[in-house]
Amino acid sequence: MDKSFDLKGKRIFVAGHRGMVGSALVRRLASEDCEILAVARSELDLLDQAGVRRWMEDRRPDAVVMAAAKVGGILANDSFPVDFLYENLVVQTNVIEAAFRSEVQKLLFLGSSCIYPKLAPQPIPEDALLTGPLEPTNEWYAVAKIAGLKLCQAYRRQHGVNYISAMPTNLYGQGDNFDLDSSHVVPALMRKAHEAKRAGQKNLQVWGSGKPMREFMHVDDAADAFVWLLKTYSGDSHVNVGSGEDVTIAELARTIVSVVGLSAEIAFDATKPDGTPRKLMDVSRLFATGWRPKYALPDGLEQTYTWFLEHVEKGDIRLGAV
Ligand SMILES: NC(=O)C1=CN([C@@H]2O[C@H](COP(=O)(O)OP(=O)(O)OC[C@H]3O[C@@H](n4cnc5c(N)ncnc54)[C@H](OP(=O)(O)O)[C@@H]3O)[C@@H](O)[C@H]2O)C=CC1
Ligand SMILES: C[C@H]1O[C@H](OP(=O)(O)OP(=O)(O)OC[C@H]2O[C@@H](n3cnc4c(=O)[nH]c(N)nc43)[C@H](O)[C@@H]2O)[C@@H](O)[C@@H](O)C1=O
Repeated sequence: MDKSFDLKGKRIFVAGHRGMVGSALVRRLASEDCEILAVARSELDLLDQAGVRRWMEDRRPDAVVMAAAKVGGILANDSFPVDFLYENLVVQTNVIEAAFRSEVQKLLFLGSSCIYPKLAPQPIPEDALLTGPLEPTNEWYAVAKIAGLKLCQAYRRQHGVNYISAMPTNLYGQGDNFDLDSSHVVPALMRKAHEAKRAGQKNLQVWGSGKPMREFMHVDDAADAFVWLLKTYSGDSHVNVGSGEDVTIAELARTIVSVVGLSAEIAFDATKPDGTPRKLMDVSRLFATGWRPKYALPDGLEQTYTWFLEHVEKGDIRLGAV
């Protein structure tokens, strides 16, 4: 199989183009000589198999990046197991199957670092998949993501198509979800610190013990890695996409407090779950291709907070019920 995929003149369907990752992909692909295809959920619900087949047959993209999914932080994952399992299984299966029917040449499926066992060796190599029990707070989402990467692998093996999968680490950046009930830790702490500063509060509530470790990556770095893999990677195994560095949640909270300019004590809320103790991925396979991220965590957080301030003023940010 030819290893490279030239984007020049190609029609690329970015599924989930309004999400944090999808919108970063649209920004990144704008500098490639390709045509971006996108469709709003109001026009095409990816849960609708017949609709997805029709849309794909009508538009006939050359490549697909699957950035549409039911996504949320630790509490949302733990609270809505059906939504995270059912919706992800269905939307990803619909898109991958319709892509195959419409002879899509290349497809990139996005999974997550939560596919790996809760107590996987650190840093986690790609071959740690399916070697142990999953983290209970997100096993439903993880099972769906494992099924997605396995479906791509199955299409490769049975039909010889170039469908690949990337497993991103915890992502953050512009376009993130800042709804405290469903967000991940970075947007949650950034919003809480911002609101505490405005209200003159003297403490910041951080869920759990502050001891879990997480690896973070700015979404523009992630989008760059995904386009790089789309163009250059055609292997059978999934590829970890991370920065190769992790921090404790307490360290993350201190950095966010400093970026926001809040003067406050950090208070840990032990009634909330810690989740997996650590999930630093082994990124040697990705780094061996020559690719590297550009953002250090404090710089990425600064960029995100600048974006947050600009957009919170305009009111075009995902805040949930306020
Ligand atoms: N954020 C993170 O930290 C990480 C994300 N990932 C993966 O990256 C991908 C993108 O995540 P992210 O951008 O953060 O998530 P977002 O929630 O920001 O974006 C998800 C997108 O999927 C769309 N979508 C979901 N369900 C449907 C549906 N039934 N029909 C049509 N569109 C749908 C949403 O549409 P709408 O705008 O209408 O809601 C939204 O645009 C996902 O596969 C996720 O699992 C992996 C690891 C970490
Ligand atoms: C990307 C990944 O994201 C999810 O897993 P997670 O890494 O556990 O996600 P998280 O960002 O929500 O939390 C990270 C850590 O941070 C702590 N934490 C502190 N204070 C807040 C807080 O205020 N909000 C949140 N959400 N977490 C907080 C929290 O208790 C936990 O220890 C998966 O479900 C799944 O979606 C997935 O693949």
